Amino acid sequence: MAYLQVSGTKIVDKDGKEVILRGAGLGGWMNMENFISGYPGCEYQIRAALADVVGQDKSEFFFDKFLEYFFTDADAAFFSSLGLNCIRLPFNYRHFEDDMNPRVLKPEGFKHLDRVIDICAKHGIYTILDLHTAPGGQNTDWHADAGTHIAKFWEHKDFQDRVVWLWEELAQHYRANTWIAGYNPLNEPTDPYQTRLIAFYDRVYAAIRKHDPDHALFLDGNTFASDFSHFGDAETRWKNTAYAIHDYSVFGFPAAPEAYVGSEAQQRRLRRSYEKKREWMDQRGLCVWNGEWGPVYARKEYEGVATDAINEERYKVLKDQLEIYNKDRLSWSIWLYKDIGFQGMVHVSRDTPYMTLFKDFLAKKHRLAIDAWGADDTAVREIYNPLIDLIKREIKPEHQDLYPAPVWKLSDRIGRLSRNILVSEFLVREWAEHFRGKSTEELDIIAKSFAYENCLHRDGLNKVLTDNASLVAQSA
Ligand SMILES: O[C@@H]1[C@@H](O)[C@H](O[C@@H]2CO[C@@H](O[C@@H]3CO[C@@H](O)[C@H](O)[C@H]3O)[C@H](O)[C@H]2O)OC[C@H]1O
Repeated sequence: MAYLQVSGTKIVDKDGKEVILRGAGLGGWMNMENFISGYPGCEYQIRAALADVVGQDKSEFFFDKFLEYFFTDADAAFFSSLGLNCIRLPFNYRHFEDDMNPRVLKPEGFKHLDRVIDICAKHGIYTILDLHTAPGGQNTDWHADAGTHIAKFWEHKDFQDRVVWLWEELAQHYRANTWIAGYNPLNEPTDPYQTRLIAFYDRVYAAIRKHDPDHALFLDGNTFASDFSHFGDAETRWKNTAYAIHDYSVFGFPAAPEAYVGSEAQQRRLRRSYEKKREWMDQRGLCVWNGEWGPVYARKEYEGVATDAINEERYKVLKDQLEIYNKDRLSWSIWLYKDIGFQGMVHVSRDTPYMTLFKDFLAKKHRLAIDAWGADDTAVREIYNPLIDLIKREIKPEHQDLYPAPVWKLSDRIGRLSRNILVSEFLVREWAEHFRGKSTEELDIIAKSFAYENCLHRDGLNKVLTDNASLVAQSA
């Protein structure tokens, strides 16, 4: 088999035949996330807390089992049965390098990544390797696993050197693997000055190409993969490269300005927001990949009788987005394959040991809206509103919109910082205490909750994806 290549606006195989990559991201796995994997705060915090409570060995055992069960042959078989052909694999740099031992490769980091790439290949599924976290944090959000909203990655050359080093190691390891569709060197950068991102991409491009001239690169735009306005003529230096947008629509979230009915005006808004993100590529005839998109869903335990109606509305957003993408023959990767019930194509059943153990805790997390992304903050809004009002009153309007505005509005910033970082931090230990006294066997059983056989399918979502896959196959 030969490598996939980027050719103009398309991804093609060795015969130059177009390959449209359609699939999902394996978020919450080698980069665990609060709302996906079901804990508060950041991965590095819960790993440290669990080691404090059950000891280093048992903690490592639990996380290793979690990684093993989270994706197995059964997941790949199900995924390919839907007609999908690509999985984006987000991973945390900490699997490969220790902050206290920088630039020393941890070979054990490859254990699960290699395993899943091979399982996917066996089922005819391409993979895209996505570095979802970088030392210091490449963006302002929780999924960069930095524990802060200041993206220090852009301010410390040494953090950037380490990522360049890591990609050299990864490129050497994976250079011969043709089932890897390509490398996505940095998820959702937020560089407030814009220019440091381009300089970094120049460096990482050269470093990867030194060892691997063949794999395609998928480069995210700035500001959560939404903004290429400062890329200038950089594409002239980067061969075999596609450009990644993340096309989340506000209509897919509880914060939607109105119910989505698919009106002409709403469809225009969907299209406009998508087209704006890909403008730079379209002006230059470059290949676009939508590396993340997709609504979140209501849950019976929280949204009660309104659940089904809300979700039907979200499936409509999904369908309308796909219709836009299909006209452009766009390659995409929906967020998310598996989680505990908010967004995933499959989700851990509520009667599994993990969900039972954390039932009350998860309800409390939801009440406090500490997973700020996509959260309904109605129950706690009155707590934070006075702070928002204070800033609006005391700070000059021209100083209120701090980067990453306009993606983050003032109220988003306060919500995210106060709930996602501050309040969450207080809950980390409480999460870990649930494991106190558990034996190795019990930890294994809890981790196994994430195995495919213990998951339910989100049928509405999967049906839209399958219908779309056959529709596109017919039009190919
Ligand atoms: O790990 C993922 C992460 O990559 C992803 O990041 C968020 C993407 O969306 C950003 O906000 C959206 C910007 O566009 C508006 O139209 C949407 O309404 C916003 O949601 C957000 O700031 C990023 O953190 O999100 C999910 C994570 O699991």
